[in-house]
Amino acid sequence: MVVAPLLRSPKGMRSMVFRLSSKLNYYTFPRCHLPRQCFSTTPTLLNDAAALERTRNIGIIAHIDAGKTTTTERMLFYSGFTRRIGDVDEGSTVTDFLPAERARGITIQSAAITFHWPPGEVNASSPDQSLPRSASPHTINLIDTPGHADFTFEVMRSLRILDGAVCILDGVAGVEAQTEQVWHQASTYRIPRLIYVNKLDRDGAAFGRTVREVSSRLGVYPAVCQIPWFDRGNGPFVGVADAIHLQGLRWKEGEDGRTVKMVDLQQLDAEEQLLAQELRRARIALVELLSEYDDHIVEKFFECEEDHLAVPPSDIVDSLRRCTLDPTSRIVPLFAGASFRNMGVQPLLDAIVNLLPSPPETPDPEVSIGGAKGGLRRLLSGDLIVEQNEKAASLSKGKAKKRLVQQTNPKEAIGKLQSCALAFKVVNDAKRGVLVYVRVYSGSLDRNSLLFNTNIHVSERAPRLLKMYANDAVEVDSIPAGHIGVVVGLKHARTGDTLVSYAGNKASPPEPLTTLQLRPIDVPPPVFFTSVEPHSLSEEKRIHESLSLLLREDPSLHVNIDEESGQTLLSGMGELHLEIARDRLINDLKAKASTGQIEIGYREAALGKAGPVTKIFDKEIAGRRGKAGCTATVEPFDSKDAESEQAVSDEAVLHIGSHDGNQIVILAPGLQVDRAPNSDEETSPFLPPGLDPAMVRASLQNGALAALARGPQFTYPMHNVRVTLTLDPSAHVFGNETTASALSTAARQATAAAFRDLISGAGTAMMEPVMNVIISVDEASLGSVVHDISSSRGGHIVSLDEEVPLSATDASPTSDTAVSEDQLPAIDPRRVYAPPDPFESPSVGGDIPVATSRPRTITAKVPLKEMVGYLKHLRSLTAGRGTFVMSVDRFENMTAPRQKAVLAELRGGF
Ligand SMILES: Nc1nc2c(ncn2[C@@H]2O[C@H](COP(=O)(O)OP(=O)(O)OP(=O)(O)O)[C@@H](O)[C@H]2O)c(=O)[nH]1
Repeated sequence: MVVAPLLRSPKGMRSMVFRLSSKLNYYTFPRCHLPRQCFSTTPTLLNDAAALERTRNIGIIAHIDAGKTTTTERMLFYSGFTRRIGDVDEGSTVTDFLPAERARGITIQSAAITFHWPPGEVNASSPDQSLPRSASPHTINLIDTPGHADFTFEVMRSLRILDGAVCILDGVAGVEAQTEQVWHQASTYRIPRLIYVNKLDRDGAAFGRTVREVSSRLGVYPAVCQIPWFDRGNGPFVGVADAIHLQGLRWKEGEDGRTVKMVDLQQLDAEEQLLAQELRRARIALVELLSEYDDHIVEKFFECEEDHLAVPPSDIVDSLRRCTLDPTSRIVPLFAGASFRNMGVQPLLDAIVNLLPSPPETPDPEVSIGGAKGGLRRLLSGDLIVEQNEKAASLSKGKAKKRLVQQTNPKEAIGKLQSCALAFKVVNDAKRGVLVYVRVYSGSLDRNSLLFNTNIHVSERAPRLLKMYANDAVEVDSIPAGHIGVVVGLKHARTGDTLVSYAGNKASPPEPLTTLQLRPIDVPPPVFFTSVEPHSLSEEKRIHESLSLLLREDPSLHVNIDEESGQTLLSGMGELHLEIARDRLINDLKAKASTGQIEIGYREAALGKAGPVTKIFDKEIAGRRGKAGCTATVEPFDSKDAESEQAVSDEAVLHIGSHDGNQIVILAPGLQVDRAPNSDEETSPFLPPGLDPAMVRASLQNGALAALARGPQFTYPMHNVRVTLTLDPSAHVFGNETTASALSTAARQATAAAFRDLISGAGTAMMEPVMNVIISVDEASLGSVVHDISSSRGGHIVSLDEEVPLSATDASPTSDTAVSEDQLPAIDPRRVYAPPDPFESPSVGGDIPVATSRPRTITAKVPLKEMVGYLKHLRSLTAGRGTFVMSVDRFENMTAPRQKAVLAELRGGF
């Protein structure tokens, strides 16, 4: 760890490590600024297992403003990647490269950057076991995740491709609500983490208090590897004392941080006696903590005659690594620094290399395929598909699965898989066009290979591959498993799509590969919307192109065109989310359009059943006669209610699908769908040439979706509704006149008519988004905040100081294998080692006093409308200290008086 800067330096320097005992040493971190090309990776090199072992795919997670960007900029500087340190406040950082980000000083978009630590060429030779990992260059792929609550989905999207993460805490604010939320999301994906307590140079920084908060609020044991060094006990922050190597690291104020003064324990005894004493306590606590989980360190401890200080640093590093990688250990290594002052970043980089896992050391990535779920490695080894066969054969229901077993040999198909990658980010780059960031999970994604997108069932070639260095790039021939890279030239791939390449030259891979999906995540429903008006009719096309690009980049945005008003509506997850999208559209993509006010996206619910209503559409469209019919029934539907889910009989079902909380069921009795052997093609003797069952399915579904977008009474989209469409070939199909668009229009008209029938029948109600809100406050403000939520905002307090529930986006397939944190016993912060903060009395282990102003967590359900502008109010109730995060819990029917009040307010303007 901290010793590593010396160990990885030229041989002559190496011996210095062992001569540190008696005098001061200065060490200058590598100055070399390698030309970009030297990072260029060749496929042969990266395919090597040793080179993969020297790769870290990591992310930085934290609360907004904790210092992610500042820390990243220092990492890039010390690794030789940049020549000067970027400054968030000046808007000159490398990672925040969207104009909107630079202007706001916040990170909106995850940018993936590759650099090497320590600097130098990564080679594939076997590692020297006697040296720490940080002695040789490693490839670090760093994903910068956004910190704002509006970007939770973006955080989730980034998290699922990480092998490890650094959680940055603000040493003044401690553990904040957003940190808790992201922390628990990272636990869902079982991501090993390090904690870095930043901003220790600021007035009011409280390292000890933050360490205790880590245990009480994040539910883990902090392994304190460094303690802050305040000059003469309570002077300015000047460096850190390293409990692993028993030495002090001191940085000089005002320098760029490359030169570090290393002070051994004896010297510290002479110069900073209190710090030296505390460092000994920290070392004892560290060895004790590791001993509780790791037998190897217990053995070493006995070998060292039970002297905590005599245990060799390399054994401590190995033990920390084992504990960090073992999700059951609950131990998280913790480091200290002040990135802005250029203090603490290089040891953190060493820790990333030494303690976080390489791609092969991570848990098996979750996949779903043909109705089965499990690990990708298990799938490739044949285990998973065997299970699927047995499961599918025993199922009496589910036509797709039956077909799969009858017509394909899954094992043979899996053998044809050449590579499998997840498109985790789509970015429109002004110079290079649309860049699709991918994480490759198996095989090797090669240039020019045909990629099948299993989400949208489209094949595209990958003409160019890149390794990205923020907004700089190097061309490569392939991206091997475990690596992150960019595919340029894809026209359809969206963020979150799974891409597979396969042997053979067919347009699509053999089944069930067409259904293989990596770590799918649920997109939460949008709760705010705004209208987008083109400045002129001629602009309309370009604006829709720009909008579809925005949607490829960010699938948590939605675009709807209101059929009746012709208005384009853009919806998203939060006010800031939409503001940024608006900025992107108008300022970055130069769309000539204006946007309306940002409004809450209410929904409309059916209070009973309506229909069946049959509509026959018969009209000339674009010079061609179109005639088709369809029958629609609408009724309430609850996706969370299993009974409601299963109420559809299997007979004559052509399609069942869920769409934003609604269900569309398509019945086609008597259509007689035939499927050719070894082919996906379906036919029916009752359909005219040019129309097949797949087109019927898509047209009817599109018609229903268009009708669902506008409720009959309040014009908001319908929610929690089941639309059942019935196509009777003898009554609704009229030979060649029945086209796809005629079917779609018939379906839309029949569904909309059934909705209108609701008004005179069972009725409809407005629904509003209710948020799951987690508020962090101190003890003194608890009462007033709780009172405000429950009496003034119509909220419902769910709990105080409970584990933070996971957000809606966490309903990913990994959750069944995730570490269940709720079931783990709470950690008593008094049993956790934390050094005293300046002006606090010295303390260790059991003597640590609990912080006087205990942080409290309020969990509540509150209508979104009452949360608009809440931050300002919370700040005034809590003397500026309160923070909160929220995610959509559900849409709820409004009571008649509330509906009346909201409508009156809407008419008067929002
Ligand atoms: N005093 C002090 N200020 C710091 C330190 N690190 C970051 N800051 C300041 O804190 C503010 C936020 O830093 P950023 O690096 O933008 O934080 P971030 O976590 O990337 O924020 P988002 O991108 O908005 O999520 C900036 O004004 C930084 O200059 C530090 O170590 N000490």
